[in-house]
Amino acid sequence: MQEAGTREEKILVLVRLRPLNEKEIAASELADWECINDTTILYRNGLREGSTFPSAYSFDRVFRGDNTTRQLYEEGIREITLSVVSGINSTVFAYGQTSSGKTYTMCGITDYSVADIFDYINKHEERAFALKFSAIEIYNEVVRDLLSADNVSLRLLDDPERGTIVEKLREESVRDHSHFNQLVAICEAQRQVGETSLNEKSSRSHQILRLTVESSAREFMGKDSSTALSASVNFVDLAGSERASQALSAGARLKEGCHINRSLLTLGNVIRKLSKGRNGHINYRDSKLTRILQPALGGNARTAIICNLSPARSHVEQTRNTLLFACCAKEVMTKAQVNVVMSDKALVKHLQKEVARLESELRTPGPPPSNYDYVGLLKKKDLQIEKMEREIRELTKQRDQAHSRIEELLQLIDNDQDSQKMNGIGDDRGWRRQSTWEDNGSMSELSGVTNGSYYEETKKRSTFEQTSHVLWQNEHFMTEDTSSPPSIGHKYFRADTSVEEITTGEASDEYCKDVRCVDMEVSSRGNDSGVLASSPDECLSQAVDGDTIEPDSVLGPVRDDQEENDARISHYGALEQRLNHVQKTIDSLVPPDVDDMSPEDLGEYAGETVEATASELERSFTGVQVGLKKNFPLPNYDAGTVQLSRNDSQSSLESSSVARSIGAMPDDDEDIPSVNAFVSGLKEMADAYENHLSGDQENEPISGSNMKDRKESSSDPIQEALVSASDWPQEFERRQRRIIELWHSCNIPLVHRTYFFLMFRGDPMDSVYMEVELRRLTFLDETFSRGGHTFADGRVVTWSSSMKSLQREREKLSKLMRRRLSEEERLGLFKRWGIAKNSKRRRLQLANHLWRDTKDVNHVMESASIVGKLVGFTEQGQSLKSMLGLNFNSTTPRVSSSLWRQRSSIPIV
Ligand SMILES: Nc1ncnc2c1ncn2[C@@H]1O[C@H](COP(=O)(O)OP(=O)(O)OP(=O)(O)O)[C@@H](O)[C@H]1O
Repeated sequence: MQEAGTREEKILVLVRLRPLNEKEIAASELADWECINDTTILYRNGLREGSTFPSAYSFDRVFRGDNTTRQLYEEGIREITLSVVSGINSTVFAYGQTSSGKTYTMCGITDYSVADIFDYINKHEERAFALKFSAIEIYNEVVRDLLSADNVSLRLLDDPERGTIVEKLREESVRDHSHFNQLVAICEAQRQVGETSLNEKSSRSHQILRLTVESSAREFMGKDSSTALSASVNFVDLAGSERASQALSAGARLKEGCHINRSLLTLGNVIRKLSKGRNGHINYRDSKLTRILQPALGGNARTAIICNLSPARSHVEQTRNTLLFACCAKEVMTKAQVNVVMSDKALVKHLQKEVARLESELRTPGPPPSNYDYVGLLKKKDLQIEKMEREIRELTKQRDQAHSRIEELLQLIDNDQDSQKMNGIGDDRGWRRQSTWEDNGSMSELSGVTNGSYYEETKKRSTFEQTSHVLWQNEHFMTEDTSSPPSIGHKYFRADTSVEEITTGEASDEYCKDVRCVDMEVSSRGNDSGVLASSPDECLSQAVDGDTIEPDSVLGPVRDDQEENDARISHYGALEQRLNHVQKTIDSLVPPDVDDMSPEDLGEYAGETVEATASELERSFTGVQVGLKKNFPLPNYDAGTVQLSRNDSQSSLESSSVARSIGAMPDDDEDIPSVNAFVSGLKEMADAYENHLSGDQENEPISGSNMKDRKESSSDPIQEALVSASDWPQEFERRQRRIIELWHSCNIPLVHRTYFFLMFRGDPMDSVYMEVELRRLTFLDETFSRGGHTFADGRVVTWSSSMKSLQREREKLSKLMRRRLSEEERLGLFKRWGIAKNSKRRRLQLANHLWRDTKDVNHVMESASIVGKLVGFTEQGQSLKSMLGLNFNSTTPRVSSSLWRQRSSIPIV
């Protein structure tokens, strides 16, 4: 049985005051009770007696002796009993002392109710009704079937769905009202009635007449989906409470009276408890009456209680008890529901559906329930983010401190060398100190070199050499690999060696050997805690204080110097190690895949101090910024300003004017490096490189002619790389492809790529710039690929930080798209680049695509075109080159590679 449509309401309590009966009149009884209005009954002698009991009682409705049962029925009872035809259970009680008129009242109520039920049925032919009747009495706590002649006691059973049921109770189908009356008559005949002094026909039992009404719509009857309404109405005529003394009961009557009073007492207790709410245990099971009528007492039923009163003064106490019971009863709430019965077929169908639904839920768990603790989860995530931010701040601080310390120490080294030179000991001792920790076993060879022109070479190696060693040593300490020469050290030295070879023609093997010896030297020393404990400053002061050192005593001071340097290196090593550790930790805290992050996320995670900006990276674009800082001046990329480090005021003016004339960079794009800044940086690089090639003996600007001369006179591998015109197209293409790949892997800014790409288009003299670019990119790529870092403007540049800078550049370019591209151009690009029409942040999507596919020639060319357009630089590359002084007046005819030939067909956006 399925229940639906709950209706919660209080029990309807009506009070009926009968008139004095003949006996009472004969006994000159006085009527002390009076209904003063429709809802209040008053005890007339209350004030006179000074009773502590209340004199007035109010209820839903009170009825005087001259009110008919019909009136009473129609004033509320009808509505309740007639609910049964709508599938709602209902119960009407008659409560009161013996001879108060309970039976008299209930007979009328039952009759009127059943009459109305049949009347309803007759008026609703669209529904099919089925009525069943049953009747029991509870006599001395025994349940009897009033429709059965057998005087057997029926058991009460607890049914999980229907509650308490009477076992083997007979149910008669009711054909009509008349049939019902016949059945009721049978019940009356069966009921225990006895004569007492108060009532000739006193009901000695509780009688419950039950009419069950089932109904269903005729049009759905017999179909799978058919349902029915089913409810019962109970007409309860309770036995009357009595005083044995008043009833003059004895023997059987007395025993009956005891049972009656006991069950009524239980009923009173249940009502009293229910009137105070449903707290605690309700003792329905203390009597069969309350057990059977449990649904009507605060359960699934609409309930009315008619409290019958005798007005006689002699019954005042019983009347007060009845009124107190009524007062409690009117506070009791019931929760009636419409009771729907499903046919067996409908029930099976419904259950099958339910099983399928549950199986589906098991197979595919749905979203979290509505009460899922999103707030708690968000709080937890917020705390995690806060913690990570704190960690980043702390690690960044540590990194900056470590970095500052390294800078200080590097400065001390420079000062140290300057002091040595000033004191006249630098050439020998300085180199020996250097050479000692490079090659302890080949001093004689090195001494020989030192006595010659080696100081000049050493000067040129200067910072790069030292820093290379520092970095190499750091790598060495970090890995604690003392067993074999570190390839990293070798690589560093190879970079250095190539410079030496170019300048002096010395074989590089010497230096490779030196590195290996240094490695062994460090290995053999192991952990010299005494040396390591010395501060770098102390070491430095010892070295400087050494003043002059005789050749014969070289070994002694050299040993001291060696320790000093060891200490210094180890100190640098420790700092570098710490720096690397901090950087790695920061990198690990920052999501690596920045392309998938929003700009907001990037800004949040990047942290201001962690990475170099795009322009900073550009300033360090030579790639040898660590080692060749002094020999390869870094290009200044400050937008709108051209500062050439070679003090070429003419060039500066020229570049500035060129920049203005081409309008390459508008004022509001200050974060994007201008083309003249790019060119000046490139020229500085090339010049510095040329200076290396020329042994720093010429300060004149490099021109195409003297470059050509040098090619003939030097063993410069770059000059050798200037291949013959016939091989150049292939070689150019090969180098360009390599550069493009390296740009991508090193996260080089897109604007730099674009300038370079559009400017150098196959002229053989471009090879110088291409070679410089290739070398610095190779260096950078090697550094990044081993997880290393480099510096730019005092900041650490890692692969991760350069990646973030690149992403910021992409965002800036995406913003420029709105201003620099017409809507038509943008829409055309979105379509061509496969960016969905309705997708979000399409400009950023487009910017994120730029320069991605290094293998696709067309993609590269179009990327350059788009970026060129965005920054105001188009295919004026060749003419600009001469305007900006990048041409070497080459007489060699320009050779177009296939890539370049293709480019001419690509439209500029
Ligand atoms: N409202 C009334 N108007 C006229 N007569 C009444 C009224 N109520 C009851 N009577 C009469 O009072 C007498 C006792 O009534 P009734 O048998 O219904 O009392 P009871 O409460 O059922 O008693 P018991 O508990 O002993 O069975 C009856 O003769 C009945 O006709």
